[in-house]
Amino acid sequence: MERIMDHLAHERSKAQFSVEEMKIIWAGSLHAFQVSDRIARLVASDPGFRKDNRAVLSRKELFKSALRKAAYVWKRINELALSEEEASWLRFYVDELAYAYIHWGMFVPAIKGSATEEQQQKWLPLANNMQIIGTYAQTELGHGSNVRGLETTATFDQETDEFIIHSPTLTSSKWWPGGLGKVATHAVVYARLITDGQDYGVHGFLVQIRSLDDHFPLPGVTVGDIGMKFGSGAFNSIDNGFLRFNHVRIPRNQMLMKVSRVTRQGKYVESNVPKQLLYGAMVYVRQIIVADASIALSRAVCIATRYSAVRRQFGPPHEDENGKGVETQVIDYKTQQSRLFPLLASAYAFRFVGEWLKWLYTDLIQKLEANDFSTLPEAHACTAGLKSLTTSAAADGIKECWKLCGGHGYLSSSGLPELYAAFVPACTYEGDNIVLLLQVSRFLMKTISQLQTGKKPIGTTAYMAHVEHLIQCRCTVQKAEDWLNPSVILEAFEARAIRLSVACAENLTKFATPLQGFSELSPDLVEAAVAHCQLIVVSKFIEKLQQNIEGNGVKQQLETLCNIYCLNLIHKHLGDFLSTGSISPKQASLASDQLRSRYSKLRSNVIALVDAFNYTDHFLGSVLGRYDGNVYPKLYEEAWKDPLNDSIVPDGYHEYIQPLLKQQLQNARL
Ligand SMILES: CCCCC/C=C\C/C=C\C/C=C\C/C=C\C/C=C\CCC(=O)SCCNC(=O)CCNC(=O)[C@H](O)C(C)(C)COP(=O)(O)OP(=O)(O)OC[C@H]1O[C@@H](n2cnc3c(N)ncnc32)[C@H](O)[C@@H]1OP(=O)(O)O
Ligand SMILES: Cc1cc2nc3c(=O)[nH]c(=O)nc-3n(C[C@H](O)[C@H](O)[C@H](O)COP(=O)(O)OP(=O)(O)OC[C@H]3O[C@@H](n4cnc5c(N)ncnc54)[C@H](O)[C@@H]3O)c2cc1C
Repeated sequence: MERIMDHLAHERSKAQFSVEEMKIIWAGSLHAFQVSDRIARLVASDPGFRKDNRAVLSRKELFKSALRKAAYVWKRINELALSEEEASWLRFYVDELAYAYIHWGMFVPAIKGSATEEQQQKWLPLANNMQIIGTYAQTELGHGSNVRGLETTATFDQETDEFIIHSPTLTSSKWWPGGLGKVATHAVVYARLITDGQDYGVHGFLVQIRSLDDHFPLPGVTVGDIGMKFGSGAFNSIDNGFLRFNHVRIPRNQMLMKVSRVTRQGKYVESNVPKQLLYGAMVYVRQIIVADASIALSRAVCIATRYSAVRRQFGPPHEDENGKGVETQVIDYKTQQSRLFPLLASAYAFRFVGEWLKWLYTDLIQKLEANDFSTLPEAHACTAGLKSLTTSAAADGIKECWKLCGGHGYLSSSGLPELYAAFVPACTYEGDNIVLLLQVSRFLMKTISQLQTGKKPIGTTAYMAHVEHLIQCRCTVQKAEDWLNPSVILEAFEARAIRLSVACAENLTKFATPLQGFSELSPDLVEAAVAHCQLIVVSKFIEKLQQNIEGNGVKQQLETLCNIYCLNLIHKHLGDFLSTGSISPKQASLASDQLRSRYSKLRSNVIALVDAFNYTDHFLGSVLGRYDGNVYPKLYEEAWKDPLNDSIVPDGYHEYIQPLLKQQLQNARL
């Protein structure tokens, strides 16, 4: 036991940088670090937030436990008079999916984004004080991605000055909204607005669905839970629900009227605000999900890295620091490094691009408030594309971390199966990842067509202004070290991205209609979108390194991580880089050489690099990822805690095992 604990201490002693300074870089600022650290410890030390028994709870127990925790969170927020920032950290570290995620994450933002000032003054205090609990009811049984295809209707009745909300078909039933099944009292419902016999398309409406007195559904409302979801624990603590309306009436002023409104006379009036602002809550949540992807991936990487340093398999026997013969740490196998280290690098890359995206979103909101809508298309493309890229990579990465831990990774107590089950739907919710990439490609094709009109591309597409150069430039790498030059890397990624996009744009012209072209070429368009989004992540990582980064050795570690992130992408997408002529086969081989050498350079720092995430053992929820590395005794302890081990002879023995054994013995004797 002693020896295992020593392993991680020894690993930590080898770090070539200041972990404390890296913690601040990871958190974003000293202030963010201090607040998150304080709240993480507060949660970890409070038995009310225990979560180690989730895997063995039944659905009903799990749901009730999540309700209890959500109520307790609210109590602690008020008792401690936490600020909004502290309260968000508290919800985050409690790490239990419940209705509050949708209430704070979607219901409140939808009101802020789509309601008029007057409507906000009425509804926000109620929501902020939890006098009402809200959900975001957009998706239907028949349509999720195709928002324009939603079927729920909101028909204006001029006589009573009301909207009649109705579900005309089974497929128009709302399906999936979190917190809807059993908890929410109100919902922002997306429905087709019909007035004067005309259909004006999908709009948002604030609808009360349950009584505030006895919690029963209001007349005309049918509501319930959609059933168990993938994995034990994970999303089963939350009541994703269905909802049907039978001519439910709401006052006219409960239509969210920032984008457009209906007058007392039933006239539909558009404002000067673009209709896409109706989708504003989705843009908001997508940028949060990018930050969430870096957290989910870094959690898995932290577990897999610590365990890989503790775990030993095969010889040749090495001597440990006490001169004893020991097997090889699995982290020293090059195959383990080539699977794990790029994931560690990706966690940092996603952290920084998430930070940038938050800035982009804040900037967008400031511009919108000043009636400047110019950056909305880019913000939509960036949030959609980066949400897609980072969640797909994080979900795959978590699964890889589980395999990196061998058999023990499959145990619930490793924390990895539940982390995977809880995160993988991020590839679908808030926009299916392929559908979102197609949105990015549409934006890219538009940008390319505008180049011919002389319109200067801005922001993340600014590189397209250099299309002539990027289409014909040749990569200058001659030796492996040349791949450490950020401008060489950047140009290779820009060349690959623009060449894929331009090829798509050229091929699109060969079809009878753009629609047909988009349909036929959609796999190529998705690849072009991925290349563009990877370029954004690469360029934001490189930009981060150009900032003033303090702390002993911190910048050097980040440079190594950045090199690994970029070179591994080249390695994985070699087909793209070679087929577009962005690099040559010889340069590809030099990139692989450099990548291998970066792994060796990073090796002694990896434990410290995952320590810099500053995750408590409570938050990690993993025996394999424990800070002290004391894995085996704790695994043994956990095994004993399983309810099956409550009795020596299991339930069912007398009914099913004993008679069987007896019968077989008798048969044998005959
Ligand atoms: C403490 C706080 C915690 C907060 C936590 C909150 C969240 C999660 C955070 C962490 C995760 C942890 C737990 C998660 C818990 C629960 C899960 C959370 C949320 C899930 C909720 C949902 O899933 S809500 C439902 C989401 N649905 C979708 O995303 C549907 C996807 N489809 C679409 O977005 C669109 O329909 C479309 C983009 C595919 C539209 O296609 P199309 O019909 O072709 O386009 P139009 O509608 O005609 O658009 C025309 C025009 O507008 C542009 N556009 C489209 N969308 C937007 C937009 N959002 N913003 C700006 N512009 C947009 C589009 O590109 C077109 O432009 P052009 O004409 O110029 O080409
Ligand atoms: C855990 C979870 C929580 C959720 N929470 C909420 C919530 O709170 N509120 C809410 O309103 N919704 C919620 N949703 C619903 C979610 O937003 C939708 O599931 C999502 O938008 C995808 O839509 P869909 O299910 O209709 O998939 P579909 O669009 O049916 O996708 C099925 C397949 O078709 C493909 N596809 C679809 N359209 C195209 C296209 N144009 N081109 C190429 N391929 C295409 C997709 O890539 C996918 O492979 C939640 C979903 C989950 C899983």
